[in-house]
Amino acid sequence: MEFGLKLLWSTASAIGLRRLMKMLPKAYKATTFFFDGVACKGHVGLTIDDGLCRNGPGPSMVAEVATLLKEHDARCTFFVCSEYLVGVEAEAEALVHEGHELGNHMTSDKQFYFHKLPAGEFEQQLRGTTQAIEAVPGVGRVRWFRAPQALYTQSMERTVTSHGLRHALGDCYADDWAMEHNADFVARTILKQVAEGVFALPVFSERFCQLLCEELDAFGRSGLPCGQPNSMNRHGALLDELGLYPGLLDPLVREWLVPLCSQIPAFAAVGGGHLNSHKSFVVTYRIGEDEHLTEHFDNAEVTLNANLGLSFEAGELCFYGHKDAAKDAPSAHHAWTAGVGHAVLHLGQQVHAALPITEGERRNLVIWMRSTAWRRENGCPMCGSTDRLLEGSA
Ligand SMILES: O=C(O)CCC(=O)C(=O)O
Ligand SMILES: [Fe+2]
Repeated sequence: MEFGLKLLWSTASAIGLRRLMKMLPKAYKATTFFFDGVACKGHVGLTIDDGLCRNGPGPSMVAEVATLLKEHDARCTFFVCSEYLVGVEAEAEALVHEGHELGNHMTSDKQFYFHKLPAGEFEQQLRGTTQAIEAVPGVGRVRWFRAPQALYTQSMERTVTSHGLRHALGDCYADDWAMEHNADFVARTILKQVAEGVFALPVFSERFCQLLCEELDAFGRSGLPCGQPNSMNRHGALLDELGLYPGLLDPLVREWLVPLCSQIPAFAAVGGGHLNSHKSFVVTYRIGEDEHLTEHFDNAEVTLNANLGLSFEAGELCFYGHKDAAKDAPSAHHAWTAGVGHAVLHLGQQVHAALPITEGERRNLVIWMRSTAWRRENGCPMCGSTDRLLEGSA
């Protein structure tokens, strides 16, 4: 069995789990993969399925796993089956207390079962599992669902979404449970799939996005002169022309994004704690106008790119690695499935491109953040100059 599994996971790793899943039925379109979330080089999002202990409290190794996670200062999402929670509720509570998270993985690890259930029965078991997990003190609201054996139908998707849950699958997977003496193989297989990527995070509320879009429409109708957002995008708006720097973007950068960037090593290394100026604009993509954006890097140390939530198809962002070592094929990509107000935060020097939209209109708010201190040392990313730098004022 071990040989078969190794072959399977080596092949799946080479193709990429995300690509395999996206070839499957439509339901997977609404699936969140790890690289849609935290995905910077050196960061792995850890999930453990079929918890907490499928063989009952007797042989439970939850305490050992918790100790190991603590040793590495790691947090994990346990995808829990409600039947396997029985008898280990105290351990579950302790895990939550230590910062781990519990997700919904249905009632038990029945093989090839849940995707065949009639919708009503599936819903009942889904709800029962959420209730059992939420009964653990400290859990709050369960946010994530993972389909058993990753078998997910459109009918399941409708129910899962109506319960306010999001479907999550990993970009990496290894049958560690079947490869007891092969920790090296498991680590290698997983690490092979960890690409340098981006951080994804919710930033703006739906209401804010709607109001900003209304403001942009009104500005468009006003006939006031309107500059091109940057040298590449022809359509959109420069947000200082709308007067949005002092009350909105300056404080957003200064009070929220700079402190965040100072805490994330990849951004702190490029002056993330000293970002003192920004250029903020909206890019607009419509069929027949700008439909895509070719590979480039930004005149920025760190870029925030938030989706303002209009309706469109495709238009994913692809990342090709740092400008000095960029590859021809993307190493990570970000679909905008997380929805209105969600953003990616990435290194300005990551080469990236926006794939064509195939219908609708995409509007994104982009903030290019710069650090004069970093540029004095390292040069402007566009021209290499270390002098002739203007002081910023964010
Ligand atoms: O269209 C996008 O989401 C990407 C925009 C972008 O990369 C930029 O304006 O620098
Ligand atoms: Fe860009």
